[in-house]
Amino acid sequence: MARLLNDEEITRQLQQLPGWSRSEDAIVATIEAPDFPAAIRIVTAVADQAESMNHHPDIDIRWRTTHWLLTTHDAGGLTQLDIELAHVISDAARREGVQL
Ligand SMILES: C[C@H](O)[C@H](O)[C@H]1CNC2=NC(N)=NC(=O)C2=N1
Repeated sequence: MARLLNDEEITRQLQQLPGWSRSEDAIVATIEAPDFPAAIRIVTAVADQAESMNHHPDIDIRWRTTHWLLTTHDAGGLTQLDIELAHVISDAARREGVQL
């Protein structure tokens, strides 16, 4: 199982993740896509990579706005998998022209 990150590691790595912030034992971001199909393309792109990673985001989809929450449920907090998945999500958004 992935080990929990400490506060310093989380803070340092969030500096490379614009648009992401810490929320207790998770990191969160909101993505405003140009339209609903673009929002779903982002979700779909992430879904494929999350499945490959076997690490999955919590997603709230509301029209073109998606809210993302990442935490490692098995570990009870933040691990490097969450940081890696955040980069995957940010990259998928960027491919749709959305800069977090
Ligand atoms: C059995 C399966 O490997 C586990 O439940 C995986 C699936 N995806 C997961 N996703 C996330 N975010 N946290 C987990 O602990 C987790 N565990």
